[in-house]
Amino acid sequence: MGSKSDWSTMKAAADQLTALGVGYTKQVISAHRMPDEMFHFAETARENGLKVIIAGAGGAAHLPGMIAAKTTLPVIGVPVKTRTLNGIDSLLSIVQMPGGVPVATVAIGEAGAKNAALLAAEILAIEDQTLQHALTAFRAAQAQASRESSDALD
Ligand SMILES: Nc1c(C(=O)O)ncn1[C@@H]1O[C@H](COP(=O)(O)O)[C@@H](O)[C@H]1O
Repeated sequence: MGSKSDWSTMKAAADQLTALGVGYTKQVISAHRMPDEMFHFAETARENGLKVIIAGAGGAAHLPGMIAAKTTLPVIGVPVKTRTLNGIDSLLSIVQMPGGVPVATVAIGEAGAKNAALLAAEILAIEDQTLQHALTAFRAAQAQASRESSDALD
């Protein structure tokens, strides 16, 4: 994430990965404030064993796109909600990548962060049957919770 201030949003991704049993590392790394470290992070991500990168940033959110520019690992961008423009700035900065350098962009805020984790898990589950089962169980539990919430309507 671009700043520690993004953590309250990005924690939703971390919590979802933990719930699915997916290992991850988390760190603050900013394309704007730490450009050299950001380049090094992205260039060495694959050799360091990373498989998918979830990058959350707000405002002029160049971090996901710049990471994507320096690695061919899949990058999922999370637009963090901003006080001034409600995260529309983050969303447009992340989603409008030029052809050739994809960033899979999710929705603004915590729901987007949670979906980024689920999408990362789905990518990893292509070759991981245990994770496939965890995702199937997650969907079944989610459906059951929705059914029960419907039963509780009066
Ligand atoms: N968008 C970026 C980048 C980047 O894209 O490199 N680095 C920091 N930021 C964002 O600036 C916002 C405010 O950061 P501060 O709260 O630290 O001032 C955060 O949402 C962060 O993601």
